[in-house]
Formats: sequence, structure tokens, C-alpha cells
Amino acid sequence: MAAKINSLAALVSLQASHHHHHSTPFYFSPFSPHLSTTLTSRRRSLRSAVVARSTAGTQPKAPSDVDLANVAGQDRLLKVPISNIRNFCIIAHIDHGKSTLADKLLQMTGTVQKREMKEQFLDNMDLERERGITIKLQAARMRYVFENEPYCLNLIDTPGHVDFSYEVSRSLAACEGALLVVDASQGVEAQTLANVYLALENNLEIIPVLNKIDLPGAEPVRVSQEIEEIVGLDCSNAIHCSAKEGIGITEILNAIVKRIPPPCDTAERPLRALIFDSYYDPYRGVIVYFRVIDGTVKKGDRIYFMASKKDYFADEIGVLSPNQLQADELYAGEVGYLAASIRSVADARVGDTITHYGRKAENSLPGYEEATPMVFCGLFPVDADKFPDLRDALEKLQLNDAALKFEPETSSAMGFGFRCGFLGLLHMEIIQERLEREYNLTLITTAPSVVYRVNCINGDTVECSNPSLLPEPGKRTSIEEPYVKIEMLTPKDYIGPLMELAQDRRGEFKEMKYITENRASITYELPLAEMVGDFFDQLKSRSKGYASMEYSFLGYKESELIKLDIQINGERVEPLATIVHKDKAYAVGRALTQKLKELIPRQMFKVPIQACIGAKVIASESLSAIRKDVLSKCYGGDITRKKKLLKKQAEGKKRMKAIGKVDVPQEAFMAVLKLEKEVL
Ligand SMILES: Nc1nc2c(ncn2[C@@H]2O[C@H](COP(=O)(O)OP(=O)(O)OP(=O)(O)O)[C@@H](O)[C@H]2O)c(=O)[nH]1
Repeated sequence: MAAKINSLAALVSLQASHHHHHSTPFYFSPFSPHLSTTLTSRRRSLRSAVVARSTAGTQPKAPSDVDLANVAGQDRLLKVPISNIRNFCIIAHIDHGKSTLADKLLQMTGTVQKREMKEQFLDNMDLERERGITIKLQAARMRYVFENEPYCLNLIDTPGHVDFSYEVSRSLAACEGALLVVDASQGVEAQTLANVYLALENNLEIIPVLNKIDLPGAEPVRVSQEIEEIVGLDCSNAIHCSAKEGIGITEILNAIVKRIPPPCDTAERPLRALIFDSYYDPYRGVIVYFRVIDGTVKKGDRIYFMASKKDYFADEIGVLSPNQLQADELYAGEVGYLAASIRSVADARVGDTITHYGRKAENSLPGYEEATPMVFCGLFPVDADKFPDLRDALEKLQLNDAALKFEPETSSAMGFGFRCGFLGLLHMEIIQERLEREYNLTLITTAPSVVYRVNCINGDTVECSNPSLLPEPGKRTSIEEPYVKIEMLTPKDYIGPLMELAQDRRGEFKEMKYITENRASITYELPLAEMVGDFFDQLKSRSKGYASMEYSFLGYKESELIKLDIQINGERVEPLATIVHKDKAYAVGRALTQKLKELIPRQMFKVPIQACIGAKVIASESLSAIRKDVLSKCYGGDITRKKKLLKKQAEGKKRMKAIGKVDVPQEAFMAVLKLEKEVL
């Protein structure tokens, strides 16, 4: 299964994937409720199976029941005293073995069996699996007996990608401890570091785990030292394990019990439960995943969401084993789910606090944030009739994704579409792909853009994410753009090429430290817009795959930016307009016009292709005219070939956008947009 990652996906995919036979997520997809096409019909049956189970309230006949058969009734809910509850998550860099380890923990505790996991959990997240990343998170409750005492271990999963770092921080806040999994044949990576810092901020007990010790190249001692030096974490009692071979799993389970503290017993206080995930289920409304911090919540309770200020009745509550299993009541320290006929995830956002309507908590839990889109692009259906379908699809996706923003946009070239805002590039890529795959829409996507702040002469500051709406030069005094801080971790051999890359992207060098003899950390500040390119691909290729990186948002800074327009046959093509730094305008203009010349089929007349700044043409190409009919080539020839050609032409036509008199194939847009991202 080749991961279909184009440069855009990979670019920000700080951890883009090469997981061809990636094993894992054992969760079902919160992204899968709206299903279409063959790909998803399997998901539908899975989902209804799960729904049927949890609503029927019967003991489901899943393979895990064989193991749990002797654990009757309430015991299936794993009720234990709070002192025997442990809530933890796993922090790991992509590919270091988080999912393999999670699977093993579930198997060893008899929570799920191997077969069930494959069929039931692994198949659920095609999109995630292809990308080899965990997009969204869920939880699983395990029963583990240690020194004759039953324990309830709640594993809360964290998404691995920086676009979702807010979600990561909320799931960490729902735990008392974390396993820090590091590949003993690799070492600490940038992404791991970022999440370790988040865990430390949340006061989590961190258990270092060195995975893949079965590999001949494993160097657990060296990697332990690396963790001690970089993270400052005591690794004298780090656990050596092989998730694949099942070595060290019992030690990990024992360490979870012994080293991670139990939750505080605050069941008497007014209810406060932290939402760490939610997804929209078309049958039951939003399913909310939460950790009870204080108090208790019962089935039927009238609950109140403190940030969205909405109230609902909790029709159903339960635990995740990892299938949903109904319960009557959940206490402080426990992790579970609830359904309350909530119509949109916006009402039950990650990070919000659930309390009782009748006995409200005084303060909500700290850390709630509104989602702020960082990256924008225009989405237009190739077929104009599909505009209402696109709107419906976006509305449905939004039910499940409070971070997705969109508003209608009209463009003379593209017709009706939407300008959409995303948390980051991976998020954007996921939404685009779901629209195409699950809703069968063929879309033209404009180049992703960041949000610029334009200071106008009249004193106003306007936010602009759409290059074609940038106020005229005469009306503005300056433009500010968002900056990020990036930290790259790399073997010392690649320091040069990576610094060159950052410098090319208008990066400002901040610092370099050797973290071990052979590895360095390099910090730069650079414009976010420069990362909305093939930055990550470049980082990987220039370091032969060895470097990793992490970025965080810094704030806005003034830059010398201008708008670059493209004209085809004298007509401005708005979707191809971009905002570029003035020093790059010529190079970008030249590259774009050349690429367009290659991609636009020749017409019956001569077509000039130009790049302009205002009225000034800075690069220009021209497409010469053709006269010959395409069919003349096989005139008198074989009729099936002729039919094929005609059919191909007709198909090509559908995917064309008329720019004035010129038909521009969608491929040209795509290629140019990609190029823009690369050159910019
Ligand atoms: N040799 C060896 N390979 C392992 C071990 N654990 C995991 N792997 C392999 O490493 C690769 C990545 O493992 P995953 O568990 O998918 O990694 P992950 O960190 O969960 O990655 P994401 O889910 O994509 O974030 C897979 O090919 C695993 O089979 C191990 O202990 N030894």
C-alpha cells in the first residue's frame, strides 16, 4: 500500500510516512461516519456493528469475551478502587513503535486478541494507516493483575502530528503518567521532545522505554544517555523492550502500576470532566471522550459544557474496552465516553470542561483554547453543479471537526467555492482527501496561504488569507506575516545542507547545540509561508531521512511582500495569484510561466502567459497556435482507437477550467500550485 503522499502532505508531515505495512491504530475512526464508495462500505458495517453492540446492551460475542468470559457483569467495567487506577499515554516519534506497543499491551492484558485487533481495529483508519500517523485519539481500558490486586489501566492515545498539538496537550492533561518510547536503534527525535515538554508541563510521571532492542543495531545504553542529556530524565531504570517480539511488556505493565501515581480522589467535589476527544456519530450524535477529574457523572444527568455553554442530558455513558461498553456511573479518576444527542462537535470541543447543570463547578479546567486556523486555501468543484454538494460535505465534516473553518468564495475564474481554514498543512491535506474520497468530489485547490496582516493607510489592520483580496498597494502601508520557530535535530554530517535549506527559506539562524558528539540541534526562525512548501520533503532528502523537526508559532513580523499575478491570454487567473517576498518574485514568476506553458494544451490561437506585479509584466512565455485536429493523426486508421481518443478528449474537457477563451486542464492548476509551493 503505497502511501499517497504528495509533496504537500509530506511537507508538513513532520512525520510523513513511509509505512507501507504499517500496523495499527486500534481505534475506530472518528473520521469515518460519512461513508461512501467501496472503500468505506466496510467501515459502515464495522461501525454499525459497534453501534449495535453498544446500544443493544447485551454481552457482545467478540473474541475478547473468550478471555473475559469469567469476568462477569460489573467486572467487565473493571471497577476498582481509585488507588488501583492508572491513566497513561504513550509519547513516541513516528515509527518508533507506539502502535505496536499499544497493541501488545492490549493483547497481554487480554483486552483484545490479535485476530480481533487486525480485523476490527486496524481496518478502521485507512487514511491514517496510509499516512502512517495517528490523526485522532481514543482510549482503551485494560485489566491487569499485579501482586494479586486487579488494576485498571487506561491508555489514552495521542495524535503524533504537530497540527494536533493542542489535542495532544489535552490528552496528556487527562493522564498521570506517560511512556516515553524511543527506538533504541535511532534516538531522540524533535517531535518526541516537543511532546515530552508538554508532558513535563502537565506534571506527568515519565517512564522511559527503549524499544526495538531485538534489532542488531540497537544501542539502548547510548540512547539512554541521549535521553538523559537532552531531556534531563533519569534513565537508570529505563525499560528495554521489543514491542514486536513481546520482550519487556510485563516490565512495562508493572512499571505503570508502580511508578505512575493513581488519580486524586476528588469524587465529592462538583463534577469536572476534561474532554480529550470527540467525534460525530450519525446515529447517536457526538460521542465525547473524557476523563473525570472531580466528582461523578451518572447516566441521565443533565450536563453542562462550560466553554460552549450548552447543556444536554447524558443519555448514555460508558467505558472504552476499547469498544464502548455502557456503565451507570463514572467517578473521579475514570476515563469514559458519553452520548447526549449533541449535534456538532463544536458544542463539545476538546479541552472543554463538563460539569453538572444543577451543580456547576466554580472554575473550568485550565488549558482550553479555541482552534485558530493557520493555513487557508480555496476549494472549488471542477464541476460547477457540485457546489451544493461541496457545501454539504464541508458541513458534515465540520460536525466532526471543530477546527475546520470555511466561508463561500467566488472567483471569476473558478466560479463558486469555499475559502477554508485549517490547523496546518496535514489537516488541510486530510480534509481535501476526504472530500475527494468520501464525497466523490473533484476539486481544484488554490495554493495554501497563511493569514497576512495588512496595515492600511487609513489606520485599519485587515487579515488577509486570500491573495486575490489583498488591498491594493496604494491602500496599504505594510504587510506582516506569521513566523515560526523550527528546531531541527540532525546527525552532524547534514548540518550544512540543512542550514542552507533554512537560509533559502528566509530563515534567521538562532542557535546550534551539539546534543551528543554526533548530533546537533539547530534552531531557526522563519516565515510560516516558507514551510507551506516542500520544506519537510527537503529536510528529509537533504539529510537522507535522518533529520527530524518540530515547529511552533512565534507571532507576526513585517516583511516586504508583494502580490504576484498570472495572466493567461490577457486574463488574470486569480487562483494562481500568490503573495511572495519581493526578492523571490522574479524566480517564482519565471518558473510559473514556464510550467504553465508546458501544461496548457496548445490552442487554435497564440496564447501569452505572463507573470505580473501590478501592471508590470516580470516574466512572459507564449504558447504557439495549432491547427490540426487531434483525430487527423489516426485518420483512416482503426476505429476503436479513434473512439478512445474522443472519449479521452471528452474526459479531459470535464476537468478543464475555461480561462477566457483558453481551456486550462486541472492538471495545470495542480502542477502550478505544487510548483508555487516548491519555489516560494
Ligand atoms: N524490530 C522491531 N521493529 C519494531 C518494534 N516495534 C515496532 N517495530 C516496527 O517499527 C515500525 C513502526 O512501528 P509502529 O508501531 O507502527 O510505530 P508508531 O510509532 O506507532 O507509528 P505511528 O502509529 O505511525 O505513529 C513497524 O514496522 C513495526 O513493525 C520492535 O520492537 N522491534
